[in-house]
Parts: sequence; C-alpha cells; structure tokens
Amino acid sequence: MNDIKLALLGSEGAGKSAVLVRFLTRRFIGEYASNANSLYRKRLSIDGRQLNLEVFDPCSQSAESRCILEEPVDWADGFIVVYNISDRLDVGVPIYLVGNKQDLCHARQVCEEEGRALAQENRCLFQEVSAAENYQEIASLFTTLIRLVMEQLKHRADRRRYSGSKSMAKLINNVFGKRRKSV
Ligand SMILES: Nc1nc2c(ncn2[C@@H]2O[C@H](COP(=O)(O)OP(=O)(O)OP(=O)(O)O)[C@@H](O)[C@H]2O)c(=O)[nH]1
Repeated sequence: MNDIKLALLGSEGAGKSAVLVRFLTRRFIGEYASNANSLYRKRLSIDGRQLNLEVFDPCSQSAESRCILEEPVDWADGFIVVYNISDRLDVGVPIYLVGNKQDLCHARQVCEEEGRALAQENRCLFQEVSAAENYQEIASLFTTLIRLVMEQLKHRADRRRYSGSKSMAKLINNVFGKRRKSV
C-alpha cells in the first residue's frame, strides 16, 4: 500500500476546502465551520493500486496555518494550488524562484536559462544566487519581493475599504430610503 500526501495551497476563501470536500464526498458544502487546519485521510484505488491518501487543508484564519510554509512543504508529495477566478489579486501573489548554490559551477545540472524559462512560464520572478558567496543579490531579491507584497497588501486594503464604504452606503439607503427627485 502506497502513502500519498498532498497539500492544498491558496489564499483565504479561494475554496480550498470546497474543492477537497467535493473530491472526498462528491458534495458541495457551502460553509465550513472549521477554524483549524485539517488533515483528511482516504483510501482509494487508482490504476489498480491501493493508496492511503492524506490531504492537508490549511485554514487561513488559524494562526497554526502559518506552519504551512514550514511543515507541509517538506511533508507533501504534491500540491494543489487553488485560486478564486473572481479575484484577480489571487493570481497576482508574487513568487520568487531562486536558484541557489550558484558557486557550485562544476556540479551544475540546471542551466540558468532553464530556471529563467520555468519562472517565466509560471509568472515567477527569478534570480540565481549563492548564499555561500553573495549578499547583494539576496538582499535585493528580498527587497523586491517585500515591495511587491506591500503593494499587494495596499491594493487589498484599498479594495476592502472601497467595498466597505459601498456596503455602508447601501445600508444607509436601506434604512433611510433613497431620496426621490421631486417632480
Ligand atoms: N460560487 C462558488 N462558491 C464557492 C466555490 N467554492 C467555494 N465557494 C465558497 O467560497 C467560500 C470559501 O470557501 P472555502 O472552501 O471555505 O475556502 P478556503 O480556501 O478553504 O478558505 P480558508 O480556509 O478561509 O482559507 C465559501 O463561502 C464557499 O461556499 C465555488 O466553486 N463556487
């Protein structure tokens, strides 16, 4: 029996649990009361092979989901990245592909162009570095990523404020009624 471990990734409310629950139960359950990370287990047979499947479903609201970057990335054999097609910012999360150990030229198996092409294909930023030998490139990649993330966070905050003020206007209209033009 093979053990297969998968992890879901994606921003808050993208529908990670909905996709997984649809797979596990064939049903769509609109709201999940869960506020913790979940590990689901299922036995299945694929291509005549019996498998023990484990799927890690992080909950964005729980503080423990922060471990997503520490544990599931090592733990999982495969990932499913879910984004919400009605949220453009969901596909704009900046990702840096970093080719490290550039100093090991004699042992190189992946050429720089290959890394760059992979990054381009997946809309990632790309940089080759040597943590052993160079500070500047690493510092500037962090700074670039942090600037992009700050821009994104600002967009999100602006959008929330805007939709918040729209709902406040709606609420005021509902309570006091729209003024009719006098005829
Ligand atoms: N219309 C529509 N709504 C969906 C779909 N999938 C999920 N939702 C809704 O999107 C919301 C978030 O879904 P979840 O599955 O809880 O999303 P999540 O990514 O697990 O959320 P977090 O755990 O908070 O990160 C819920 O209100 C779902 O009902 C879908 O395919 N279509």
